[in-house]
Amino acid sequence: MIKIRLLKMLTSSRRQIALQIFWQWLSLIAQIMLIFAFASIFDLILHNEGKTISFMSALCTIGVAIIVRMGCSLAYDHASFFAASEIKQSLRFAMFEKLARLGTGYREQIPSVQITQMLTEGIEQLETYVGRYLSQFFYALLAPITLFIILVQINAPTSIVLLCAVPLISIVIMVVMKLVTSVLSTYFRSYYQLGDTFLEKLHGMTTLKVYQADQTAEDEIVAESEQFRRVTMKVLSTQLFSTIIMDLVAYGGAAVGIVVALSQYHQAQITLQETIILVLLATEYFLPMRQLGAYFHMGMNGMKASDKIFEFLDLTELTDGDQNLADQEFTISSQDLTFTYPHAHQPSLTNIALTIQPHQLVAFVGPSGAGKSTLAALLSGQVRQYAGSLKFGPTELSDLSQDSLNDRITIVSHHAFVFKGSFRDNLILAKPDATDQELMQALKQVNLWDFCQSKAGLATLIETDAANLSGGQKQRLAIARALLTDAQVFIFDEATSNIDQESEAIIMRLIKQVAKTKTVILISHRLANVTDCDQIFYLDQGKIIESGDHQTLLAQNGAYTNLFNHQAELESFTSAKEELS
Ligand SMILES: Nc1ncnc2c1ncn2[C@@H]1O[C@H](COP(=O)(O)OP(=O)(O)OP(=O)(O)O)[C@@H](O)[C@H]1O
Repeated sequence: MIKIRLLKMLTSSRRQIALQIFWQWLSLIAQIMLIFAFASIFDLILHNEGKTISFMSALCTIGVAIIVRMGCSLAYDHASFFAASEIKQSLRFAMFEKLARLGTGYREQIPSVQITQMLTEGIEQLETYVGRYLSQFFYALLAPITLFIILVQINAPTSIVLLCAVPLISIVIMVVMKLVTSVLSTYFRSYYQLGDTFLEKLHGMTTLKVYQADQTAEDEIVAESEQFRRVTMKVLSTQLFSTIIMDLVAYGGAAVGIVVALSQYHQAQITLQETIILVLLATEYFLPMRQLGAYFHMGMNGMKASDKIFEFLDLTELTDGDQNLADQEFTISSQDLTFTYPHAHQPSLTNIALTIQPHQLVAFVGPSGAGKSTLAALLSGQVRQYAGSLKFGPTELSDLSQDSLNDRITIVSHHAFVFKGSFRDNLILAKPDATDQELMQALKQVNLWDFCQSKAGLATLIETDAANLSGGQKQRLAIARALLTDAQVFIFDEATSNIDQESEAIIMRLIKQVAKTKTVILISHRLANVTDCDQIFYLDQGKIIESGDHQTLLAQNGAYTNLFNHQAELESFTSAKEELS
């Protein structure tokens, strides 16, 4: 019922929770005073004792008690707000820090949509747990004891009966907890699953429309929504059922207490005034526990959400080293390099051995799924759990800090991200202190400056998802951004795929120019783009099966030659067709 790990994360919230308990307890004392005063007024009227002073002081007590209760209620809400906001802030902070530590490869472990759901609604669900439930848990223990200590002095049998009935509610809460736990697990699984599916279909809406598969996608979402609705109803009906049981126990217990009090009065064991006090305070024994039950349902959602958040916080992190790459140029070398993705059964790379000298233009080629992008991800430190050796200069990748790698190695992939904002905003990500002159020069290198100049120059706005740029322009902007870094190694992973021929030619010219002063690793499906490379590694099923320059590989007459000839045939066929039409 109490999440110790969550409690440990509360620091200043603990004080706020203690304050909440105090304000509730003070409010209870005020309530007791109020009822004592009310009973004494009743007694004064009944016995027709015209003691104006006693009457007035009882009325004053009632007034003070009401004011105190109002003040306590405000102070409680204030403390509750701050207790909840602190934990929400700490958890969000912990999650962002975790994301940063997981690094660029975080999506290998958890989908982005789940992180978004946890950061938003998941954390919001903790509001009731921390802001209400925790303090109520302690107050629900404190309140009956306080009442018992006071009321036992009036009448022991009634007080004992009332005190003994209170734990019945906690038994109900525990039984409900057992019932609800598995339902809530299904509820959250279903919730995250629905979020995943919805976002995926939304992203792929154009593709679904093209293949007229939107109806199937809609059916899938409808089926998952229906399952979510069912499990939500199950959670709600369990909560409603338990609320009814708790009410029965609370008011039933109070009724038993009242009956005992009345019988004590009947036996002349207590006065009428005392009977009134006992009757009016009987329900107060149960209300805190009853309220705990109500918060418990909402709090359970928070506890379940926190389980998911802690699962995320416990994900294995890529541990990078603490060494930095020296400023001078370095050779990249690997020996017996083998890599398997975390949940995969087969390695994606096996016994890779290569050496890349500074300023070389190197290509990784091969069929789809051969392991080219995985090798690029390893070379940029995005994935790290490898076997064998991968060295940058004399230093093993595992000993290198990610920051140092990011400074010296820049990767541009075919899905490079361009942000909403201006051209300047996107470019200065790579070099915050770049002058306008430098930014313009980078755009000129990729033949984008004329386009920008015809609009608003560096201030030209880019829409979400770069919707107002062509694929080629978007890619050229990503490359201009990469060129602004001071990296020694540039990796272009299919940087020219899915773009127009003009942009491809511009990018390829630029890549060859960059290779004169930097190390460039080029991944390309199109072998015509790699013929000038100093070294070409042909990968198949995670292994390098051929390597050498273009002429050497052609002379081997192996897989590279086959693919090259096949592509050349296709391209000459296509250009012949274009000439004819
Ligand atoms: N995140 C991942 N988890 C598990 N397996 C993966 C993951 N990413 C890739 N793989 C697997 O690793 C192998 C190599 O994939 P990789 O993307 O490196 O190939 P590739 O040569 O770059 O292919 P393509 O040219 O189609 O981009 C494939 O069998 C692929 O299924």
